[in-house]
Parts: sequence; structure tokens; C-alpha cells
Amino acid sequence: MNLSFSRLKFGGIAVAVIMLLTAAVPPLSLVWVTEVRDASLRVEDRLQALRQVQELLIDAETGQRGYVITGIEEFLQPYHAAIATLPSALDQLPARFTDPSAREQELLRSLLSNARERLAGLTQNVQLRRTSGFAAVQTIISTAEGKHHSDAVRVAVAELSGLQEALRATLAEDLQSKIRSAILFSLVSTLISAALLLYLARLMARAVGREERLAAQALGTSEALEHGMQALRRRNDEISDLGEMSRVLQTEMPMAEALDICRVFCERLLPTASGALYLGDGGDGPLERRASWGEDAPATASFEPGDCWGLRRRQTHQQSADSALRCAHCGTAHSGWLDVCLPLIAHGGELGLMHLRLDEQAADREALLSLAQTICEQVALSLSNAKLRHELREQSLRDPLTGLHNRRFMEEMLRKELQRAARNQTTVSLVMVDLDNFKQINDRHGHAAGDAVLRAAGKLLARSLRSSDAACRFGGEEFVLILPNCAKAQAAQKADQIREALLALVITDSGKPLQVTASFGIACSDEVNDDPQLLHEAADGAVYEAKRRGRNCVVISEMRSRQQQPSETA
Ligand SMILES: Nc1nc2c(ncn2[C@@H]2O[C@H](COP(=O)(O)OP(=O)(O)OP(=O)(O)O)[C@@H](O)[C@H]2O)c(=O)[nH]1
Repeated sequence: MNLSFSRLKFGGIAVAVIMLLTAAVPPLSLVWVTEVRDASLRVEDRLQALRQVQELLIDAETGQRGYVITGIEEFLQPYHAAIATLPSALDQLPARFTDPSAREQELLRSLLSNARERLAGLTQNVQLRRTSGFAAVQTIISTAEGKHHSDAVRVAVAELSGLQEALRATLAEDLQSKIRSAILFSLVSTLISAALLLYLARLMARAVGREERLAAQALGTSEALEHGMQALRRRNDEISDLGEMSRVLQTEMPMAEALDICRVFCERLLPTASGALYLGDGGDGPLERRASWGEDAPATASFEPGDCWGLRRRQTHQQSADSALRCAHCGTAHSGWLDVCLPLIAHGGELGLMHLRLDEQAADREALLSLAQTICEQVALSLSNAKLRHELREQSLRDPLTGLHNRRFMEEMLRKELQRAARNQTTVSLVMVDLDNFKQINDRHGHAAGDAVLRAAGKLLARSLRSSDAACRFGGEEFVLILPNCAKAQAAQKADQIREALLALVITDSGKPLQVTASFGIACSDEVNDDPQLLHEAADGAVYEAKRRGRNCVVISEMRSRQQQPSETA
């Protein structure tokens, strides 16, 4: 990664430098061309000046010659024109020929001196012709001195012109060479740039490919991480829900309410599945559906434990439509459904079954089943604990001999019922039942026979009451009946019915019949301002009175006329 980056950096710098140099070639070439053009113009100017000097000198010679031969002034016209211009043309030549080379300066000096000499000679010939005639001039011309100067001028002009031509050729050649070099440089640098750019493009493509791969890897890692986080969050939520369900189920509540709470949490924890909870009676009896959830909740209301492979094998049993071992309680097989039987086992005992129904192709099937198993363990434990608590509570409130409610329960119920009666403006009647001469039964027939009488009497009392009433064993051979929403007269009527039923009750001890009677004392809440203590005392007083009157009778307490005797009904 670092190596590629350094290569890219150096490659980029190299391309930039080469391109800068290449870009410098056109302006440099322009400078060269401009210099050569200026130099060529100067060469041309010098050649022009040399030609002008040469031509003016010829004009002067021609005019002088015509006048000398003819004596006619008109022939002097070119001569005059040349004489007027030539001296200044000669004076300007040194400024044009500035090359310090010895040969050029020597030729220039020769040209200037010979041209001036020749000009002076021509002027002298014209004046002589005018003053002395043709013959005098002819003598001077015949010395050929003039011709000598003209030839020297021609030689100097020719040689100087040659030098300038050579200079122009050199300049042109130099320019050609520079332009060739520039073109060559441009070509080479362009090729190098192109090669470098190709190389850089390949490096970049590789780097980009690597970056893309790394980005894809990073994306994959991040997605996996997000997946993991989501699963973790889900698991946390599930654990938190399971914990909450367990905490809620620890609260004292009826089994139906506990089952409803299980249903709510199953619905929340297993939202993609339908299901039902079946509970047994603790024995071999059928299991009954006590809670269900979801669109495809199992419809079977109850089934025998032997109809379920899960219960028979005491382990989770999965069955699809084409499974060989299908439980009868799962009903008609549906393609695509997976029926799962999860036994609810706690403290080693089978409590019931969770029947779960889910999509066979569900992606999270295994996770769902694992969660369902955890829920089942939790539900089984919670329901078993609730059941145990219920049983313990029942035991703590029941008399073990008769199965009736005990004194603790009686006091608690009486307190609640009196409060309710006060709120609803109704009455609660309390009936105290005391078996007559029970000591004699014990003494004559033994304690076991006494217990049998107590059990039989308790059973009779329990079945004689409404479900809202309660029969309690107060202690020994004393019983208390709590009759909510019952006036004194009805209570007396009920007590008398029980008295008669008890009288008719056939209890035997080793084949011998045991006769049992009881005395009944009745008190009503409206006479004691709903005070449980007073109510109990009043009923107790009435029983005492029943005993006093000879037993086997019902006495109603008259608290309003406390000083009066309690009234007797039997
Ligand atoms: N078998 C048996 N006897 C009990 C039990 N609890 C109390 N007893 C007996 O019940 C008898 C009550 O006798 P008492 O209080 O004299 O009353 P009673 O004999 O019924 O006489 P009255 O009430 O006046 O008719 C006692 O002998 C107790 O030992 C019990 O759980 N089982």
C-alpha cells in the first residue's frame, strides 16, 4: 500500500516535470525563430546596403562617363543623384557591420576607402571635363586608377555579401537543427509521459482494486458485526423477557392468570410461531388446553398423554406433514408446517406440554426451537412453583383431618367478608357447629372412630354450602360456617337442614352405627357492627345456649336484646 503510494507520487512528479519541459518547447522554439528571423533581417539589411552602395557607385560612374564623352550636362543626372545619396550610405555601413571579425572589418575599410576614393575621382573628372575638356579627362582615365578603385569596391562588396550569405545559411541551419531537437524532445517526452501515465494508470487501477477489495472486506466485516450485534440485542431482549416472565410468575396468583401471563410472553418471544399450552391434572388424566396464541394455534382442546410422542419419550418431538411419527393431538397435517411437542417438565415431574407450530422453512428455525425450549423450562419451573405455592398455601389454610378450611382461613375470610358486607350494605351470618358429647364417642369407640366422625361431619358440612360459603374446622369438634350475603333467618334454616342431615348420617364403627348430633349457634353481622370478634362471641354464646337447652338444636343470637335469652329454632 505504502510502496504503491510512493510509486504513484514519484510517477506523478516525473510526469509533471516532463510535461512542464514539453510545454516549454513551443515558446522556446518561438524565441529561436524570432532570433533567427531578426538576424536574417539584419543580414538582408546589410546585403541591401551593399547592393545600394554598389548601384549608386555604378550610377555615378555611368553619369560621369556620359558627360565626359559628350559634354552634355543632362548625362550627369544619375551622377548627381548618386553623389547626393552615396556618402551617407557609406557612412551608415559601419553601424550595420558590427561583427568584430578581422576579415569583415578589413573588407569594410577597403570598401569605404575605395568607394570614397572612386567618388572623389569621379567628381574630379567631371570638373576637369567642364573646365579643361575631354582630353584632359582622358589622360586621367587612362591611368586606370579609377577602375582600380571600382574593382576593389566590387571585390569588397562581393566578399562581404558572401560572408552575409554564409551567415544567413548558418542561421537557417542552426534554426533547423534546434527545431529538429525540439521536435525530437517533444516526441521523446510525449512518449515517456504516455508510458509513465500508462504505468500510473495501472498502479492506480491496482490500488483502486485493492481499496475496493478492502472496502468490500470492511463492509462484510461491518455487516457481520451488525448481524452479531442484532442477534446479541435480540438475545438480550429475550433474556430480559424471560427474566421478567419468571419474576412476574413468582407473584402469588391463580393458575389461570399465570397461564395467561405465559401466553403473553410466548406471543412476544415467539412472534413467528403459533402454539398452545396443555396442562395435566398431575396424574394420568387427559391434558387440557389452557392457553393458546397465533393464527394457526392448535385446536385440540384435550388429549390423553399417550397420544403425544413428546410426552411418551419425555423429549422434544418435531413432526412435519410427512413424518412417520405424528402425534394424534396435532390434527391434520399441513404441508409447510412443523409441529413441535415440547414437554413441560419440572422437579422431575411432567406438568404438561407446549405444542408449537411454525414454518418448516423458517430461516431462524433452530434458534426459535432453542428459545422455545428455554421458555418451556422457564414456564414449567414457574408453573410448577406456582402450583407448589398454591398447594402449600392451601395446606396452610386447610385442616388435614377433614379437608375443611382451618381457623386461620376462617379468621381471614370472616374479616374480608365483613368488610365487603359493610361496603355493600349486606349481612354475613356466622354459624358455629359443636358436635354433641363427642368426648363420649372418643371414650367409647376410640380416637380413630372420633376422627372418622369428624371427617364425615366435615364432608357433610362442605357439601351443604354454596360455593361462596365456607365451612371451617375451628378446633376439636367445633366447626364454623361463614355465610356471606345471608340473613339470620336463612342461616337458621340452613343450620337446621344440616342438623337434620347430621342426625340422619350413618357412621359405623366396626359395623356398629354411631349416632352424631350437633348444637348450632347463629349470629349476624348487622347486629355487631361488622365486628368479627363480637360476631364470633355472639355465635359462641348461642352454641352455649343450645348446649344448655339440651343439644341437637339451633339457637339464634339476639345481640340487640343482649340481656334477653337467645331464641331457639329446634
Ligand atoms: N378423635 C378426635 N377427638 C378430638 C379431636 N379434637 C378434640 N377431640 C376431642 O373432643 C372432645 C371434646 O369434648 P368436650 O369439650 O368435653 O365436649 P363434648 O364431649 O362434645 O361435650 P359437649 O360439647 O358439651 O356436647 C375431647 O375429648 C377431645 O379430646 C380430634 O381431632 N379427634
